[in-house]
Amino acid sequence: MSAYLQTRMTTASDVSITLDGFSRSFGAITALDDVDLTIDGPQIVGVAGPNGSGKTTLIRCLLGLLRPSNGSARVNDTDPADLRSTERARIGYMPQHEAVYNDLTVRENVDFFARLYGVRDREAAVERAIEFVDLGERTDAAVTELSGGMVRRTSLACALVHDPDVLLLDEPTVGVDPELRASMWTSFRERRDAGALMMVSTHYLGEATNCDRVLFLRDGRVLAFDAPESFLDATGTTDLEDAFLALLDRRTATNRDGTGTPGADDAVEVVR
Ligand SMILES: Nc1ncnc2c1ncn2[C@@H]1O[C@H](COP(=O)(O)OP(=O)(O)OP(=O)(O)O)[C@@H](O)[C@H]1O
Repeated sequence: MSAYLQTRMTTASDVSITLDGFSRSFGAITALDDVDLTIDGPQIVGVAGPNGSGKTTLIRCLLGLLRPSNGSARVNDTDPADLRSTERARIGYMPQHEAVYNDLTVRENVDFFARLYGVRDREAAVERAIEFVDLGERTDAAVTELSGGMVRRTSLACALVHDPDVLLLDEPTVGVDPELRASMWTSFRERRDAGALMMVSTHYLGEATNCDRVLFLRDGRVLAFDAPESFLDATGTTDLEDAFLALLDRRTATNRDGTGTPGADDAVEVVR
């Protein structure tokens, strides 16, 4: 484990995310529809689902950037709209589209975010975050000189320079090559082991196996929420893509028989 994480090992983590009957609409579009969710303690939760299923909306709601149309959300037991700056500093956010400055170097970008959060011992924190994403050799390169994967890693360093224990990462591995993706997931697991709760949205269902639990969304509704291996066992499939399709079939069949929700015979509990 890196020195970075050794310095932040927590003894008891009180990280949590809950949603209760949470819905969010944009005009006629219901982006999130009556979502109930309880996530307690350090873990990696993958958020998967087709385009437009509500992944980004979920993350933006948890940040307090969007208010619910109905229901409520809590992050570390506080409504995201009521988070004070100290509580907000416990949360790290990596947006889907890079939020780094092209004309600044890697170090300058990460330092900028460290300043925003009022990080103490800033220089060391910036170095640690850059080391964590393995960009030590490109510290002084301008963002315009970096590859796409390196830009994603810079963005990740900006999201965690203030040492948050709740990380909301919107498609952090998109456009990143397989080798780098594997090393990012190793880093995520290290952070989880150091006490962080991470919510990671992804299009790559295959990489959701790196998560402790996977939240499958479809049309803004929770299709299922369980451990990856439980999905495979319950659907008799060997990869999550097939499991997701099997769940979709099952849901469609259940809807056809008029019950609207899976019955008691369904092997996968829809929401735990
Ligand atoms: N600001 C907005 N105004 C209007 N509609 C929105 C807005 N944000 C999201 N939506 C709609 O809400 C739905 C969910 O969008 P969201 O971006 O959360 O999906 P997603 O699962 O993250 O999609 P993708 O995988 O394509 O990133 C979509 O139908 C989208 O068009």
